[in-house]
Amino acid sequence: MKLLLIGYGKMGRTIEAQALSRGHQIAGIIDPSHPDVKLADFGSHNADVAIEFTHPDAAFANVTACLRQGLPVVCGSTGWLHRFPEAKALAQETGGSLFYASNYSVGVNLFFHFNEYVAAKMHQFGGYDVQVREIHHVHKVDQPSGTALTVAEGILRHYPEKKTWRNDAAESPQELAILSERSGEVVGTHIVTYSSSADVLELKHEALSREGFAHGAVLAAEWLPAHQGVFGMKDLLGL
Ligand SMILES: NC(=O)C1=CN([C@@H]2O[C@H](COP(=O)(O)OP(=O)(O)OC[C@H]3O[C@@H](n4cnc5c(N)ncnc54)[C@H](OP(=O)(O)O)[C@@H]3O)[C@@H](O)[C@H]2O)C=CC1
Ligand SMILES: O=C(O)C1=N[C@H](C(=O)O)C[C@H](O)C1
Repeated sequence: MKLLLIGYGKMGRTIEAQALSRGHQIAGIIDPSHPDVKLADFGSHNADVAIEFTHPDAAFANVTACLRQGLPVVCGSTGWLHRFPEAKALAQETGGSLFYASNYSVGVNLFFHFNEYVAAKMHQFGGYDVQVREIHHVHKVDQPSGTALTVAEGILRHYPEKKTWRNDAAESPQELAILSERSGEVVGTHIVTYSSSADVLELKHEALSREGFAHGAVLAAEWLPAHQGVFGMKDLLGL
């Protein structure tokens, strides 16, 4: 397949290596480091799918440009989901293909799945409070992480007394705490802690490199062109 890379930073470069190792071609690279290459010049005539990992402030414009240009787009940028409903509506209006995941790692998506099961059971049997903690490298611009927000949504679905999340210690039982730490070059660690007066149960995912994210993004790019609509990892993995 011919893949258009939008964003050529830590993720774009890791995805390029992964894509080449799976026999794909790079149709182009859209990034400030390649100023002569323009997203407007790409469409279904010269690329099969775009993979977008840029910045919270850039993702919406890139995704919507791809949809308008008839290019299926796999997006991994976090921190822009307040605009996701508009992107979704455009995908439906244009008959396009959009894939989004806050985290493309297969392991993290299993973690989301198991965490929802645990949240439902913990709430059913009672007595357990819950909090989320995420640790990332110091270069990360958004907080909390997109992954922590997906974890939090999964918990809030099963803890109806919690009305919202708070990116700090909870100030009331109605809030789910998401604690964020920035440290060195930590790739991405997420921990969910369920605690009662008697015991503590923790679920933890620790990314050791960006390979898992890149692998999932390339799998999504291989899958997406044959599907019209808006999709996520549950569709790809059958979860
Ligand atoms: N869903 C997932 O599985 C994962 C998601 N992410 C998310 O992906 C995003 C990128 O992460 P990462 O690669 O680590 O970040 P980097 O900062 O390493 O790379 C981002 C790249 O995008 C470039 N860029 C900025 N604006 C634009 C634009 N308008 N068009 C094209 N390129 C642009 C940046 O250029 P410049 O530096 O010059 O601004 C930079 O080269 C983040 O939102 C991160 O949270 C990260 C890992 C996994
Ligand atoms: O910025 C990162 O690095 C990461 N971002 C994603 C997120 O915000 O959840 C995924 C992963 O944790 C790495």
